Amino acid sequence: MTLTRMLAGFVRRRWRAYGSAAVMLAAIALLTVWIPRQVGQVVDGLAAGRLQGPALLQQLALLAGAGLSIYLLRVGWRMALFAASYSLGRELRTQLYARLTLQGPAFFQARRTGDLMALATNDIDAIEMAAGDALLAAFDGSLTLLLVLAMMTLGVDWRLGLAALLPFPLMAFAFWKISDHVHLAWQSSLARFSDMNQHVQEGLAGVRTVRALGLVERNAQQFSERAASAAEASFRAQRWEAAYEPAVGMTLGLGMAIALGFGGWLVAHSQLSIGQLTSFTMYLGQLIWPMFAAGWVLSLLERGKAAWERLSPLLDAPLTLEDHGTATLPARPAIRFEGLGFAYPEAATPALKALTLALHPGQTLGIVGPTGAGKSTLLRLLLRQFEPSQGQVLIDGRPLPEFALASLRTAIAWVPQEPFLFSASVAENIALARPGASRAEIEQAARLAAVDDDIRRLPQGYETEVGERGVTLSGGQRQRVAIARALLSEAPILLLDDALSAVDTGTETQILDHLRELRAARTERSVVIVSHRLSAVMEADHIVVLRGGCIVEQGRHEELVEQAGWYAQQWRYQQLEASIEAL
Ligand SMILES: Nc1ncnc2c1ncn2[C@@H]1O[C@H](COP(=O)(O)OP(=O)(O)OP(=O)(O)O)[C@@H](O)[C@H]1O
Repeated sequence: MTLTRMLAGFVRRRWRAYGSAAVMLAAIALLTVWIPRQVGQVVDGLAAGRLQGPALLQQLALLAGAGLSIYLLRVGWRMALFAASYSLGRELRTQLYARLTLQGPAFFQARRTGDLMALATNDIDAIEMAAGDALLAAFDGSLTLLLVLAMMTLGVDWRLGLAALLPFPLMAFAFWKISDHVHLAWQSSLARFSDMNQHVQEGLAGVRTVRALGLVERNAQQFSERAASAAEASFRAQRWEAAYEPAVGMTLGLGMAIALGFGGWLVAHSQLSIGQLTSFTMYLGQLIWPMFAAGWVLSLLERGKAAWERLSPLLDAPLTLEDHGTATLPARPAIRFEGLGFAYPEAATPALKALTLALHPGQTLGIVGPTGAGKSTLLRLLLRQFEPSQGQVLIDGRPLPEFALASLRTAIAWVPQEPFLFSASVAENIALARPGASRAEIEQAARLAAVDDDIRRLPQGYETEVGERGVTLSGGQRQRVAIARALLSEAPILLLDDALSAVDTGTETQILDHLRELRAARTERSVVIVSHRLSAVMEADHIVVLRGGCIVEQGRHEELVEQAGWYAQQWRYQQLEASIEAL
């Protein structure tokens, strides 16, 4: 859809606001053209000695009343029009945000956060201005132009009107030529602003790494280059826009010269009164606004168009994950990965190859293997963050897409390798999984995740703000807060993706014992533990060893240590490591 069509649809939906603004603008335009005519008559009346005393005062009062009405109407249209255009900004931002939240990781992998942020702010601002200022100026300018032209030609003298308008086609040609350059300059300005935004986003998110690597100066230099490049592109757009001004000035100047020369001749030959010539030159002066409005509208529309060209593909981008499923996950789901194959977009080799595996309700599955083996990928396919390229994931025999995504997400509690904490209190962060949870339930979950003591030691205990604006928790504390969050959710499937990597072995044992007790009490929960440390999976009902996206060993702990494979070797190595640490 083009910007024009989108705006036309919006104006139709908001016809009341735009309609009332148009009526007020039309009234202003009428009053504006009425004033010179009235002034002309007053001048002629004064020159002829006809206008004096109360009649003169009445005429002046009428002119003052017209001025005041123009002022009030201007306030009125602004309120009507800008309320509408800002609501377009709100609609587009809401639409963009809603669309982004429906997209899967494959979508975000192909885009930069800074770009998305720039689209939600800077680009939508540009579209908002096209819907507000540009539409206003286009309507007001055209109306004023028509009325002024009508008054000049029909109201004063058509010969003088046509003569004074002779230079105007030249200006139209200049505008047409300039607008292409303005469009390209705005396109580049928006793209460079995105680039600068991306740099700020990465620089701030990675500020510790930047400092640790001593890259502060280099980073600042790169930022300054990007800021300069964005400013330069905006300035280029302004430079092209600046070319409108001389075009308007020259056209009007020429028009005025013709009007005065030819008008003077008409007056000298008694074909025009001085009052009429005064009105005419005032009308010519009034053409300044429509002329500048045209330049301004072109610039705002070109900027809006450039922004819309960036935004609309995102709003129309097909969802990387379709959510057509309607089924709800059962309370005791049986999970089966069947012949599962998957390659990440742009990846040369598949992350998973024809993998078949089952997890019975209430069982614990351990997944181990060397780094890059595909362990996290397997969990991501169960979470339906990506669609498998081959095979399928089945829940109680039904393919995953048959289930509503919302049902799938609430049935799975997932603790990723690097959990995210929001800028909120620890209690709120834990309660995210179950917003109605009581403080006692939150604390119980924290105890099970072995993080209760740590939380109590924080400055405001459970009320301590964490995340970006709050205190910084250690990696192990963050992991345990995320585990508490997952345990509070009571989801029937719990996925721990290397979620204990930053806690010591003692705490790990404590948490796993709690999990086992929980399972013993409520057998319906299935648990998948991905871990590098084999001690985390040794109690699992079934363990698989992944390597290169395939299962290379599987069984219970006792069976696997008997085999002369990767598991047994790692087990010996990790035992040795533990005994050295214990010394
Ligand atoms: N988003 C991604 N885009 C492209 N390739 C990816 C992506 N995530 C992972 N990979 C690749 O897929 C393969 C499997 O990765 P995965 O994260 O599943 O391994 P893992 O066994 O969990 O590793 P680790 O133990 O180091 O966490 C790796 O080769 C990795 O480089």
